[in-house]
Amino acid sequence: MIYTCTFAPSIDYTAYLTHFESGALNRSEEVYYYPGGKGINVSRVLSRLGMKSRVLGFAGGFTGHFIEEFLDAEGIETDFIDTGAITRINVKIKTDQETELNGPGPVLTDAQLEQLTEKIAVMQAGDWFILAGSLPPSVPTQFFKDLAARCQERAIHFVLDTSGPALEELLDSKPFLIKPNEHELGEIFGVDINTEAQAFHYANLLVNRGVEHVVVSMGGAGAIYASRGIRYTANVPKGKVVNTVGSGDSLVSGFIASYIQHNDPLQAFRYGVASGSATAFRSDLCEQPDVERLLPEVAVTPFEEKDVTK
Ligand SMILES: Nc1ncnc2c1ncn2[C@@H]1O[C@H](COP(=O)(O)OP(=O)(O)OP(=O)(O)O)[C@@H](O)[C@H]1O
Ligand SMILES: O=P(O)(O)OC[C@@]1(O)O[C@H](CO)[C@@H](O)[C@@H]1O
Repeated sequence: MIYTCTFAPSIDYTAYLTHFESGALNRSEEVYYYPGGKGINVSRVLSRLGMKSRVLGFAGGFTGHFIEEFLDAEGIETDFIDTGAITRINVKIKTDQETELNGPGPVLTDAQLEQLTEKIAVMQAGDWFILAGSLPPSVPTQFFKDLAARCQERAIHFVLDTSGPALEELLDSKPFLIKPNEHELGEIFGVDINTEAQAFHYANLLVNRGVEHVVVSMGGAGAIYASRGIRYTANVPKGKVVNTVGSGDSLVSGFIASYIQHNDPLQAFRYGVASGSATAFRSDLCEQPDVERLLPEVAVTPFEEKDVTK
């Protein structure tokens, strides 16, 4: 079974307008309400790619109900822990630029955290646990380390797509896959990453530390894949970018869906990139036919040492 876990879900209130002026009254032309939060996006895309998953996490209030009902209508199983508080609404403003205002995640009690631990206790060897999105600062890092350690002990594939201090601390739990963008990768090491060569350098440090598969997404500039002794780059397809929210999550879903079917990390990398772009080119998350259509445009190429000046 695939479990995604979102500590801080959201409703993504996505507003399209031609021009946005800070400090003025703006009127949007089109608005959408999507359930959001990275793990939830991963589950929604997995479902569109024909893979069943169960959504774990913390939600509450009328916004929590909206998220649960939306996912239910899409046939996605949810098992949220009730926070008793209104789940955040994240505002995404789309003009020729993308501006985001994300709310704070929930404040969780020890009893609520314990409920999550119990859900993880029933997972089996070979299951997938995808921890994605921001992790509330009020939750001690040791809690996440314990979750990761349980996955490691029980041969559960642990996929990590988060940022901030917890990401750095969880790397030693030898995740199966991590997918930072170049800024998140740079944050781990306190550096700026601007080139593929730099991205490979730091991705390799993570591989040497025990991460099995590292994918670094670099938006429209492509993506890189590193594993033990293996370094590949991928281009991204060309197209009109409509909404990149969830494109990184779609990459994760595409990778996992393909990996489960073919057990081939390079094929999974390519499918993941096509999935990310298929989401970037539409308002909501990608559908499988979009991914299949873009797939021939994605080429994965070995990265050669001579390319270090790239
Ligand atoms: N301009 C673009 N053109 C084509 N594909 C894109 C573009 N921007 C993003 N993508 C696709 O989405 C993937 C993930 O993008 P990005 O590096 O922005 O991830 P991210 O920062 O984790 O995204 P998010 O947090 O918004 O989900 C890219 O690897 C690519 O496949
Ligand atoms: O505040 P976080 O947890 O870092 O990110 C949350 C979020 O921006 O990420 C998703 C896109 O990846 C959105 O659905 C959601 O609003």
